[in-house]
Amino acid sequence: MAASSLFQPSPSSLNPRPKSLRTNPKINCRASPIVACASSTFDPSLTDSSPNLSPAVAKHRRPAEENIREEARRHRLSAAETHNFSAKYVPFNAGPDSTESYSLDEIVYRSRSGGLLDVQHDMDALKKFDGAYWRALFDSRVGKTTWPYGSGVWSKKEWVLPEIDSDDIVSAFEGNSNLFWAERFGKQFMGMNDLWVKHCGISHTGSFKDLGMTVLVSQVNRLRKMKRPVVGVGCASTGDTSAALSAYCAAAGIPSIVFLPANRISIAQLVQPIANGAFVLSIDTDFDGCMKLIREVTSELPIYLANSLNSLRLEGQKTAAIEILQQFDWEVPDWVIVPGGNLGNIYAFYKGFKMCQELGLVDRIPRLVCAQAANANPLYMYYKSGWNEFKPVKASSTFASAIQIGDPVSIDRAVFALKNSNGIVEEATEEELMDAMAQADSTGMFICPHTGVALTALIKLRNSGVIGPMDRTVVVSTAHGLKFTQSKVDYHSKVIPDMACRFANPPVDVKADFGAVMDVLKKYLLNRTSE
Ligand SMILES: Cc1ncc(COP(=O)(O)O)c(C=O)c1O
Ligand SMILES: N[C@@H](CCOP(=O)(O)O)C(=O)O
Repeated sequence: MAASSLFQPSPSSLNPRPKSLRTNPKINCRASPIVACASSTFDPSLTDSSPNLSPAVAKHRRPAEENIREEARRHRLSAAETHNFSAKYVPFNAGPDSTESYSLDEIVYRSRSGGLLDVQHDMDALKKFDGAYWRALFDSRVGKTTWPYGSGVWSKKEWVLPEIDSDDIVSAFEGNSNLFWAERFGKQFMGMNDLWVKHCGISHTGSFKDLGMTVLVSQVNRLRKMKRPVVGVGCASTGDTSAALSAYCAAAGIPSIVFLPANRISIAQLVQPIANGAFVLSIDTDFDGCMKLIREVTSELPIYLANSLNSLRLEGQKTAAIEILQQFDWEVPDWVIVPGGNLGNIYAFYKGFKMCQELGLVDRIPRLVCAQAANANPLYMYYKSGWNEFKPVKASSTFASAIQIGDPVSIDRAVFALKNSNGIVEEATEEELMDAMAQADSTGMFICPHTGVALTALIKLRNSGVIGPMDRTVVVSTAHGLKFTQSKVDYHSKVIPDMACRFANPPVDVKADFGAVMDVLKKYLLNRTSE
C-alpha cells in the first residue's frame, strides 16, 4: 500500500457511530457557559474523550472499522467553523499602519519589502476564551490518540493553523516530549535543584524540526489538494530539517528535495532523507551556500520552501514553549536556554510564551538565552556589539554541526525575541561544548553537541551568578544524541586534536582471561571506593 493512502479518507468514515457515544452527557452547558458550551461544540476531545467518561464507555469509543482520521471527520464542527479563528501572513514586526497581509494559502515567504513574514492570529477571536479555558482544553488533549490532538502540536491547533481541515494534517503525533528533571547534573555540576532539560530531540526523526514540519507539510498537503502549483518541497539543511522534511513528505506521498553541504553532516542524519526517499543533493558548499541555492531554486520552480524562513514552521515549533508551561502546570520557569543556528527556534519559543501571556494562561514569560557555538557565532558577536552592527560570519567547522551557520535567515526574529524577553546570548568553544555534553551524559543523559552548547551557556551564567541556584531553568535539547555518536566516540577515544577530553571514559581492552579481567576490575573498584 502506498504510504500516502494511509492518510486518505475511506468510505467507511460515513458509518454512523452508536448514538450513546455521540455526546458526553456529563458536559453541562449551563454549569459553565464558556468552557462547557464551547467545548461541547468545538472540541472533540472534551466531548468524546473527556476524562469524565466512564472506563467502559471510553473503551469502545470508536467502531473497529473506523480509523482515527475518519472518527475526527465525524466531528467536523471544528473550532474554526464555530468560532472563526483565523491566521494570516503579515510582515514581521510591522508597524500598526501596515495593511500588508497574505492568506496562508498563498505561496509567499517574504514581505513586499523583502523582509521576513510572521503568522498573525486573530487574537481578538482567541481572547473570547479566557486563560483557564485554554489551559483546560490543552490539558484535556494530552496523552490521547484522538486525531489530530494526540500530537503535541495539533493539541494546540486553534493557535497553530486554525483553518486547516484535520483531514489534511500530516502528523506523527510529534511533540509531548519529556521534560527531564536533571537532578544529578543540576546538583553535582551546577549546585541547582530545579534544572530541567526539554528533550525535543526524542521525537519521530530525532529533532525539534518535527514540530515545525508537521505544520508545513500539512499546509502543503492542503495546497496540493487545492491544486496549487506545488510539485515538491525543498530545503537546505545541516541534517535535521532534511530528516524531518523527508519523513513527513514520505508519509504524505509528497516529493521532497534536500540540499546538504557535502561532508558536513553526520552519517545518521544523511541516511534519514535517503531512506525516506528524498531527492538528495550533496553540494560542495556550506549550509549558507545551500540556503542561498534553495532560495533561488524555489523562486524559479514549483518547489515549496521548507526552511524556517517560511514562518509556518515556527507555528509548530512554538508549541514546545506552550508544552513546557503545561508540564509545569502553567507555572513559568525563570530561564529557557535554546541553542541557535538559523535562529528560527529562539523566536518560536518567544512566540509560544508570549501567546500564553497575551491569552491569559500565564502572567509573565521566562528570560530567554540563545547559545551559539563560538565557531559560528554571528548572533553572539552582534549581541556583544550592543546590538550595534550585525555581520554574517564564515562559520567554521564545529562538533555542533547542525548550527554551523554564519548568515542566519531569522536574525531579526532572534533579536526581537531576545530584546523582548530580557534575553542573553552566550557562546561555547569546542572544548566547552564537548565537555558539557560528556558531563551531562555521565549523569544519565545522552545529548547532542548542540545541547552541549546550551549547557555551556548555563554553566557560564551560573558561574557568573546571573542564573541563581534556585532559579527554575529549562535547557532545550534540540536533537537526539544518537545522531551524533561519532563525536562522542572521538571524545571518549581522546583523539580530538588540542582537546583534553577531561571527561572521557574510554573502554578498556582486556584479554579473555579470568585473571586479567579480575585485575582490571579490582583496580576499577579500588578507584571507585577511594572517590
Ligand atoms: C540540533 C539543532 N539544534 C539547534 C538548531 C538551531 O535552531 P535554529 O536554526 O532554529 O536556530 C538546529 C538547526 O539549526 C539543529 O538542527
Ligand atoms: N539545523 C538546521 C538548519 C536549517 O534550519 P531551518 O530551521 O531554517 O530549517 C537543519 O537541520 O537543517
